[in-house]
Amino acid sequence: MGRSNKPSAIGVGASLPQPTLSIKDNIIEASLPTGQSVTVHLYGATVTSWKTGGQEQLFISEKSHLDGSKPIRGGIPLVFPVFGPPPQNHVTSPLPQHGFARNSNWEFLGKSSSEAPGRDSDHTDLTVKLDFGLSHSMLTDEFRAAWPYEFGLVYSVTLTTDSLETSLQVRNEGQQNFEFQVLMHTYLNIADISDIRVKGLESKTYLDKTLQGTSHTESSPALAITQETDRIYQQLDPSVPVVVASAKDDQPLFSVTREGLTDVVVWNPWIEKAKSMADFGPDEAYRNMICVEAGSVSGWQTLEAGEAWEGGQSIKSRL
Ligand SMILES: O=P(O)(O)OC[C@H]1O[C@@H](O)[C@H](O)[C@@H](O)[C@@H]1O
Repeated sequence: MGRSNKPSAIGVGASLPQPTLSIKDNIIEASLPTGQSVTVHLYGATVTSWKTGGQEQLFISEKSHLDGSKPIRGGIPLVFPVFGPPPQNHVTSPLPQHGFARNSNWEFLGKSSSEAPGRDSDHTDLTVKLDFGLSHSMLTDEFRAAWPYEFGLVYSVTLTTDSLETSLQVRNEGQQNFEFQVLMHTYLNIADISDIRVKGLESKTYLDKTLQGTSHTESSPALAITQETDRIYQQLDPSVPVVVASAKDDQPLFSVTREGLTDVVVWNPWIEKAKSMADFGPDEAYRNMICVEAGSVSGWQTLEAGEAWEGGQSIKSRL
């Protein structure tokens, strides 16, 4: 991934303009002096916008609820502690699909900025990190009863000149072990679904949720999305990027690397499912999105009392 052609670096020695932060109506927005910005709703700690090169990189449905009445349809909803419909006879069974993190009110813990080496030795790039927290005591009564564990989550959203990074720390603050799944449900904004290919999945095993969860091996080095697609790719090397590339010139549009997250879900609802989702719109917007979702969802992470786990993703965009 190349860095932005825009003036994305700041000369060393000059007094550095600082990132800006605005907090209004439970929405946090941070911008870098070089123009990149990120917006996070405290509801779900959902990233709802990531702009670079003046362009929106994330898809958000026009019909998405933004009033806290339903999980946000687009951006990066955070899935925790269960992915999909909870299994039967499991401790997560009373929870809703994808758990409670995306439909809970998080707190903003603060912003920190740092300087990272720029693209050459004369330059320094600024980054800004926003931290969000959720703990057992902050959940609704209903969620607290449904998942009775003492936990602490810290979700960090880091904006750099050429990437957006999201990472989650999960702490077990109680006396009992607990199990969880986690997924960063990223909706990437694309011009048209027919113009992209998903790369980095060849020879990997996946469960196809559109075919009763059966197991298959990916044969394509560059997957075209031509129908409803809902696949859990498993046992990926997190350091090898999953790339959304242009079908026309093979140039990467997005590149997603992970840490501690070995599964990647590729999802596009296609025509009928898009129409059936009340909060998805316009109907044909399925053409303008591809979800590449970094997670740990095939099995369960077990966290012993007093222990912590961390995982995350870094998304680079062509711009
Ligand atoms: O409608 P929801 O709950 O946001 O889920 C959207 C999709 O999320 C994906 O991660 C799942 O693999 C799909 O099966 C699901 O349909």
